[in-house]
Amino acid sequence: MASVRVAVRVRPLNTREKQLSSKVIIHMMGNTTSIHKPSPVRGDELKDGGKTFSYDFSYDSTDRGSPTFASQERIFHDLGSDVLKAAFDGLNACVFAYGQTGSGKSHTMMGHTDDKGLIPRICEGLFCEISHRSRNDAVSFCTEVSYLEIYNERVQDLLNKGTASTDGGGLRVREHPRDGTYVENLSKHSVHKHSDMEDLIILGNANRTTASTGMNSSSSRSHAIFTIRFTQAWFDAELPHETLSKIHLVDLAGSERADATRTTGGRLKEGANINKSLVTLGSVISALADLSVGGQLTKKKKQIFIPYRDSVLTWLLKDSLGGNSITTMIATISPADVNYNETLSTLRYASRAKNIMNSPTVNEDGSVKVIRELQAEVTRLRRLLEEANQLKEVQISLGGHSLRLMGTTEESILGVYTYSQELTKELCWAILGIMCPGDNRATEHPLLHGDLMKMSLEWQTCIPDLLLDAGLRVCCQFQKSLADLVYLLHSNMDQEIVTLGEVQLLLYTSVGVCVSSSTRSEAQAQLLLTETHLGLVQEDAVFHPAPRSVTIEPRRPQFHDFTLRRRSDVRCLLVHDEDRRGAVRLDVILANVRGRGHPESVTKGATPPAHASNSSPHAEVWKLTFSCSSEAACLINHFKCLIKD
Ligand SMILES: Nc1ncnc2c1ncn2[C@@H]1O[C@H](COP(=O)(O)OP(=O)(O)OP(=O)(O)O)[C@@H](O)[C@H]1O
Repeated sequence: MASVRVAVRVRPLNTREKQLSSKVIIHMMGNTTSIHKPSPVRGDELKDGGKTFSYDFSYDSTDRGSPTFASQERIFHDLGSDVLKAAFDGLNACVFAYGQTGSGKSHTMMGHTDDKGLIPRICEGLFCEISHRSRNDAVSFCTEVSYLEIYNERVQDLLNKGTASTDGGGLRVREHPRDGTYVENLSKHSVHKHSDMEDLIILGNANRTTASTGMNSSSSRSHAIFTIRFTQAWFDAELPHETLSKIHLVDLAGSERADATRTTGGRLKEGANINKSLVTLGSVISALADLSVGGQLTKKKKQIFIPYRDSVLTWLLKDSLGGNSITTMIATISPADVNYNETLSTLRYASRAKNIMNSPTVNEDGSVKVIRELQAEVTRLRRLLEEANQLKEVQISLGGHSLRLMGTTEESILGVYTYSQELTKELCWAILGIMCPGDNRATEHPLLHGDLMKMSLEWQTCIPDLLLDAGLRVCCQFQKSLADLVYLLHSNMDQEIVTLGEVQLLLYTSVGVCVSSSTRSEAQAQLLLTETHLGLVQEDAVFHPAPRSVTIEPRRPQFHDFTLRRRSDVRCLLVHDEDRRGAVRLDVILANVRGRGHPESVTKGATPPAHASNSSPHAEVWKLTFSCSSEAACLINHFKCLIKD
């Protein structure tokens, strides 16, 4: 919210006032303006305490030689530069000059060639700033100008006199649901340089209705609105931005009393219409001022009606009065005692306007805003999709235990290994159920409903990858894992086995291994059975997230403990009863080979997986738990000859 800024400017005594030996009754100090009632006794004016008003600015322009003289330059510096700032900030701005006829409105707004007013200075400042910013910023600017007058409540185009409607009733004022009031068929002129703007100002001023009144030899008989539509377009972070600022610079016609200006006939009718607009402007200002008292909205807010549509002027300036604009009112006054009543009325009018609260907001082009919002949405959705492609964290609870799997990048691989293929499948279903809810294709896939053990032993097995929603890929790594294991196995086998091709895998599965002397009880290991050897391999982890950088190869499982024994070392198998969960335990009793100096028990870690702690000192026992009886049966079958009742 921003209140309307109000400035008061007093002009020098004019010739007529001097001829009447008028006294100066206006005094300014700082931001205050005082007016003293003329006294019938000469020299007694100042004995009246007078009335003092305070405004945002009080400009004393009565005496050029005075150190406090307010020049056109100073007024532009104080008021015009804020209009330029608003324009470049994408805000609407409005400056209107209000005052008695001949009080200096046109002088302040337009001025003369050798003493330019606000409008030409704002235009000059705008192009100066555009050329400065064009050098430094990648912004494009578009400036359009229109200039109209409201004469006898009719709108005329000052830049194209021929556009008035055929019935001579002037241009129509209409209201757009989003853009607000506008004048139909009003010409808009694209301006590319300051001199173009100057030409348009000269043309418009020449077309303006003026007449000579008793108060002013060249009195503006109409309200004139000079409008600059200023658009800026640029890209920020590859997203388009566009702001539009509307700047209304308004020179109101003066209200005059018939007796003071000796107007008659047509001039009198004009006066009535001028007054109609100004009276409505006064009512609008009063109603808006009532809406806010000391910046606080009154409780009666809803009952207050703002009569914008009662005059063309207030209807067109609706946004500038209590709406979306940074608005400044300049009240111009005469210093002379003969104008006491008019001047006091102006000062009161101006004082009331101080209470109007506006709510300026940046005007973004609607379609560009939509494009930018859509682009931002696309970026957001893309990021979501990328995130969906990454496994971040999955938590699964099984029988009170929870398993936490974490990955960081799209390259992440979640390897699921358990000692039971049933448990592995259950886990995979649970994970996929979380990540791709409702997608039943995974349950049909051979990996999740076939016999994993059989598939893993088939060197030729070719299981197609399954691509699920959210970019999740289900695939098997059997061949890669087996190749690793077989190389490992081979390098630790007896020297008699010379080629890798002769290593024939008979069983490859996960088992629980009881390591009685280790802190790691119930460790998991991969069990390998070849025609010649039996091996237990422990990996460092079950899940290996790939490193963030794609240039580094994803980390492969590392094999910890590796224990290899010849099949011929197996003395017997002890088969225990299935437990409640259907798990089967087998004790593999091996010949004690310690001290034999044989490299068969090669351990990358320190501890062999099992010790014959409860059997013969010459024997070694591997206590293996198969979660699935079919896998246990597979091992038993291969050692049939060794099984004893
Ligand atoms: N601050 C000022 N310094 C010097 N001369 C001024 C000043 N203000 C006004 N004048 C002179 O006073 C005369 C009347 O001023 P101006 O035409 O600006 O009044 P106005 O308020 O626009 O009147 P109207 O409502 O009749 O159009 C002009 O000759 C103008 O040059």
